[in-house]
Order: sequence, then structure tokens, then C-alpha cells
Amino acid sequence: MKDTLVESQIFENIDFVENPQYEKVINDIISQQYSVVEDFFSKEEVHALRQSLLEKHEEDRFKKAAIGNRVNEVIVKSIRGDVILWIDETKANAAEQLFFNKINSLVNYLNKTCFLGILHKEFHYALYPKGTFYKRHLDTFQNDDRRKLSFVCYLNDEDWQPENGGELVLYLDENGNEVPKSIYPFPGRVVIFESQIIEHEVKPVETERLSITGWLKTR
Ligand SMILES: O=C(O)CCC(=O)C(=O)O
Ligand SMILES: [Fe+2]
Repeated sequence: MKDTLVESQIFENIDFVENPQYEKVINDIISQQYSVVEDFFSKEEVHALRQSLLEKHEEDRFKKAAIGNRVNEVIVKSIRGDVILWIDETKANAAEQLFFNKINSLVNYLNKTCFLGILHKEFHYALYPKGTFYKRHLDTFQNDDRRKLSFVCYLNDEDWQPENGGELVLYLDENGNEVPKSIYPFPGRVVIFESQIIEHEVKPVETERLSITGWLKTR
């Protein structure tokens, strides 16, 4: 009995393989409250997820995005103009399963190394039609502090150009000064940031802009 316990403890430690990409995310978030990861998803994965998004959009399953939480939502087009579809992990298609495999692996890593206590997650597809935007906001709602980390992954075409607009602007605090940081929605790129701290906006888009947005939550 004693042996088994020791053995399982050893295996638990052997099991842990340091992941340089995840380590960078953690160090970035600790030092600057956000992280940008290039090629978090491969070209093939982005392609499959984009196809999945477009198919579901064709089927008319997207809804106008609201502000407020899922129980208490209002649609205000002067604040945000995207359309969204929540992704159900229990009904995930092949592309979405690959997506969740990566997310779950990141979450397990964060929970093992950072004691963040991420217990829940929620993700939706988002499509910003030409001319739409999402005004400056914080991803946490009144009386709801469960969202810890915001996660955005871009599913645009390979030939996405900065002229297409739609950059994500993070409003960072550097020694009491506000510093805007623009991040273009290049395919495969992932942005992770502290939901309760970083205000941000999506600038108006000139061409359709595709993404998956989600939150890692404590409860
Ligand atoms: O798509 C983005 O870059 C950010 C979206 C966003 O801020 C949100 O959905 O809350
Ligand atoms: Fe947001």
C-alpha cells in the first residue's frame, strides 16, 4: 500500500513535462497581464475551425451579440456589432475537438503550475461583419467575477491585411500611464489576457473578421 502511494507520487512528477509555449504565456501574464501567442493553432486547425464557423453561420445559427451576461443580456449595436454562436463541447465536431484538446491541455497546465483554479470555460464563435466593432469594455460583469482569463483566437484568411482593420486594442497600464497596444487578428494568433484588469476594444472592421472568444473561469 505504502509502495503504491510513493510510486504514484513519482509518476505524477514524471508525468509533468515543461511546455515552453505555456511557460511563456504564464510569464507574460505575470509580468504584463497579457500574452500573444503566434501559431497557437496550426494552419490546418485554423482552416478547419474557419470552415466550421462558416458552415454554422450559413445555417443561420449565429445571434446578435449582447452585452451583460447570459442571463441578463441586451443588444446594443452602438457598443458591439458582432454575431456569435456558443460552442457546446459535448457536441463538438472534429475541428472543435482539436480546439478543446488544446484548451484543456493549457488549462491543466495552468492549474498545475499557477494554482489558478480554473474550473469552467465558455467559448463562442464570433463574426464581425464589415463596419462593425466592439467599443472599449472589460470582460467582467457587475456581480460576476468568475471570468479570470479572456482568450481570443483568430480564424481569418492567410491573406488578412492590416488595412482590414479590426485590431484588438488592449489598454495597458505602464507606471500609471495608459498605453494602447494594437494586436492584429492574424490567423492562428491567440491573445490571452486578465479579464478583470484589461480594458480593450475591437476597432471597426473593413472586411468580415472571424474568431473564437472564450473565458477561463473559477466557478
Ligand atoms: O475579438 C477580439 O479581439 C476581442 C473580442 C472581445 O473583446 C469580446 O468578445 O469580449
Ligand atoms: Fe472583450
